[in-house]
Formats: sequence, C-alpha cells, structure tokens
Amino acid sequence: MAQITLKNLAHSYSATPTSDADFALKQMDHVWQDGGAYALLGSSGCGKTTLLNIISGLLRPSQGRVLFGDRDVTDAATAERNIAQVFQFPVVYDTMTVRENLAFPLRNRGMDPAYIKARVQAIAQTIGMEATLDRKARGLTADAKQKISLGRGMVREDVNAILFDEPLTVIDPHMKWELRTQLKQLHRDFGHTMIYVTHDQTEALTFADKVVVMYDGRVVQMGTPEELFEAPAHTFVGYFIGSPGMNLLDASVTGNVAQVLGAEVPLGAAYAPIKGRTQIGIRPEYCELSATEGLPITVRRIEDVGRHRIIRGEVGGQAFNVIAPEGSPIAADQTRVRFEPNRINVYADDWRVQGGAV
Ligand SMILES: Nc1ncnc2c1ncn2[C@@H]1O[C@H](COP(=O)(O)OP(=O)(O)OP(=O)(O)O)[C@@H](O)[C@H]1O
Repeated sequence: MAQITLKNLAHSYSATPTSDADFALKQMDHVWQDGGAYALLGSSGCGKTTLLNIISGLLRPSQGRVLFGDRDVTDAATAERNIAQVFQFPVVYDTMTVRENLAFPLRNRGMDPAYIKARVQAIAQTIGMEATLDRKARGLTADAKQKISLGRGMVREDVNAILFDEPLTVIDPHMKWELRTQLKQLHRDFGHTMIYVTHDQTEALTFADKVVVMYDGRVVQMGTPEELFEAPAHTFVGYFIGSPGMNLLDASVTGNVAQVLGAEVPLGAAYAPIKGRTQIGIRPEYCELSATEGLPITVRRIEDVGRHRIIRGEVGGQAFNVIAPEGSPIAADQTRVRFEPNRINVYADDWRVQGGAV
C-alpha cells in the first residue's frame, strides 16, 4: 500500500497547449493518504478518467510527477506500479471458471495454492458467488461478470492501490447498494488505498472517507461528506452535492451582514471586504418558511419525498428550494424564507470565503 502524491501535475491532450482551456487537468498538487478510501466525483468531462489513467500509468502527464510512497512512478508502466484496476465493463476470461478467474492474479504471482484457495473463497463470499465458483464465466449475466471483475480487483492483498472506474454501472440498483457496502467493509478489513471514480454522489458519499470533487479539470475540494455538505469550497460542490443542491443568491457583504435583494441577511461570521462576484450559499435544509421574517419567496410546488418535503419556489426570480419536515403544515401567509445564519456560506467568484469571529 502506498501514499500517492501528485506533484505539480497537469495534462493536455494537445501537443501544443496555449491556454488553460487546452488542459484536461489544470495544475494540481495533492497527497492521497496511504489506506484512504477516496471517491473521485464530478460531472462528465471534468477529468476524472484522465486523472485515474495518470495514476494507473495508462497516460503520461504532460507536466509534473506521480509518486507512490517515495518512488517516482511517472515513467513507470502500469504493470510496474503494482496496482489493481476495475473498469466500467467486465473483463473476465470466459473459458475459465469463476474460481480460476478470481485466482488468476494470485496464480500469476506464484502464490501458495492453499493461500489461493482460502483467499478465493473469502472473496467469493464477499461478492456473493460461492455457489457459482465452479461454473464457467461464459453464459453468466453482465452483473455476475462484473462481480468477478470486482473480486479479481480485490483478491491481491499486496497492491499499492485499487482503482475503480465507475465499476457499478452495469450492476442492478439493489446489488449496487450491497456491493458498495461490501467494498467499504473490504476497505475496513484490508486497508487498501482505494480510488473510486463515479459521477453518482450517493455512490461517492457511501463509499468514501474522503470525496474528491472535480470541476473543469480541477480538484475543487477534497473532504469528508460532512465537509462537502456544510462548507462547500466551491459553488459547484454546493450545487453537485445534496438533493436538491445549495441555493445561491447574489449579495454584497459588509462585516456580518449580507445585503440581498434590498434586505439585510444576518451572517454567522464576519467577513473582510470581498472582491469579485459575491454570493451567499444556503442549503435547502437550513431554510425555513416564515410569515414575518426573511426574503420574499414565491412557492411554485411542494414535493413529498418520504421523510421530508421539498418546497420549490423562486426568490428574486431565481429557483430556490426549501426542505421542510414531513407533516409540518405550510400556511398561506408563509411568504418569506429565513436562513440559519451559522449555516450560510459566502462565495467570491465561486470560491468560499472563510469568515472570522463576529
Ligand atoms: N484521448 C483524448 N484526446 C483528447 N481529449 C480527450 C481525450 N480523453 C479525454 N479528453 C478530453 O479531456 C477532458 C476530460 O475527459 P475525461 O474523460 O478525463 O473526463 P471524465 O470526467 O472522466 O468524464 P466521463 O465521466 O464522461 O468519463 C474532456 O474534455 C475530454 O473531451
């Protein structure tokens, strides 16, 4: 297992990049801790696969270095990096049995047959395939084949890291939940460094200790699910994490007061003068309808989603969402929305500004 360091890393698919826009990955410096479970999350085209391919050695970065522990592996081929990879679609040997498929990476390294037998059995149990161990892979469903791929990715205990590229895409929804939970358990049991690429926030938040959010070729935040929820470092994180995402309103901020749509909104922290486009961000969970306090809101519709209700409306002509507890009455005179001051984040040109004591 190893700590992975990305030093001064950047990548352009163009041989002659001239501007930032030509870089699929903008310059970054990051350390991924040994034994961490990371999810790499972001929308399509933000650079997740590019970054994963650089870590695995499928792609050489146009700038910077990749270190596994103290070893510089920037120029090392994938095979030399001692990693396991699981891709979006199954990679299995059809003519082999499930057992032979799972044992393959261990046999290849000349491991002891008794160890192989026990290890394959343990992995088969984890992926729920003990009963099919002696069946040929040919003829199995896509689900089952992908479970074999996952099992093979996890069978070696001595790898530096396991990289998963959207591995649950072909798995049915119920099984997805089960496999995610098992992956997390495997991480607890064996402590491998795991990097899991996905564009699904539920998948990322349930799997990872640390979620790495990418946007437009940059890592915009690396944090625990709670940090991403409470203090999104970038407006994209606020929008992307949460259902619905964070509300944003243009504002001007002086000290611990924001001016929004001509009204004063108290903030939980004090801010030095801010340059650039200033916005306040507030999660729907921390908003509340009121008859007397806050900004005017026009309610458009109310959605019942089980444990709570989503009130969809508009503030200052912009879409705005409020989450209300299930069963709480909404009166006709509740035409305003108030915010919890301590839960308001302030942004300058999309980046979170740290406030100070009031
Ligand atoms: N081989 C390539 N040649 C040129 N441009 C590429 C190549 N591969 C990716 N890109 C570009 O680099 C950017 C990042 O792509 P990448 O595949 O890393 O994103 P992603 O976040 O993994 O997206 P997805 O979730 O759709 O797989 C995109 O603009 C993409 O068009």
